[in-house]
Amino acid sequence: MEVVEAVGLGKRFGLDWGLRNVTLSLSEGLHVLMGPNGSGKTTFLKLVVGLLRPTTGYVKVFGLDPRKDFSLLSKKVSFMFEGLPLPWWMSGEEFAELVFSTRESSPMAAELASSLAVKAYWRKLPLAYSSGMKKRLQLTIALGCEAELYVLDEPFTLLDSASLSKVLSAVRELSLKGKTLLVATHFLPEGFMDMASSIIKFHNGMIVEFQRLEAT
Ligand SMILES: Nc1ncnc2c1ncn2[C@@H]1O[C@H](COP(=O)(O)OP(=O)(O)OP(=O)(O)O)[C@@H](O)[C@H]1O
Repeated sequence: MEVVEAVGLGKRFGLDWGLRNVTLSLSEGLHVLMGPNGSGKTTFLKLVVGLLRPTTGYVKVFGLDPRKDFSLLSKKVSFMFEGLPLPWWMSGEEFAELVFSTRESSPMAAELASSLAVKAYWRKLPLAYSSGMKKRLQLTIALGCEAELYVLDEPFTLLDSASLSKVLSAVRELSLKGKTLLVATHFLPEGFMDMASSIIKFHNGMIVEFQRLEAT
């Protein structure tokens, strides 16, 4: 079964289309979404995880509707969007505990909390975090959930080089385990594209190029 299947998928915001008539099938693997600012990558990913409702067409994930079957899919899909805020009234640790009380955590959660040094600050409220600290916590939670599909919007920005290399190792580990990853990024860290199964290029809310690659 395809992991993601979109047919005629579109999203309009007021008079403007954020995504237009996307038809695409993605099987297991690491898929890299690229394209200029405002080209529709985040909109596509939000439709895939059910954070947005399509205006036209549909998207299915593991054969299910991300909005109607949200609770079934929430066990199979983990995601991270740069713009989604952390709850300001909870410490990072409390938030992680809340997520992992409803989602199964993998050993990677503890590994990342330690290797990204998240434990050094996660007793504080997110207001006290730098952008990179927020990112490290969000990645620990998103990559630390057991899932079949990981949707990551700009996972590599704001990280120092040591953190970036730990996150790349985590992505490689998930990829080697046969998990599917959809990663929107402007930045291609060294070694990242070696793992990729495809590059999907967006422009003006449309897919303008789909390139299959041989992962090395
Ligand atoms: N909530 C929203 N309300 C109105 N317009 C939106 C909204 N979200 C996205 N858009 C518009 O949809 C288009 C696609 O935006 P999107 O965030 O998907 O682009 P992107 O490729 O992820 O960009 P970036 O590389 O800057 O993250 C843009 O024109 C944007 O202004």
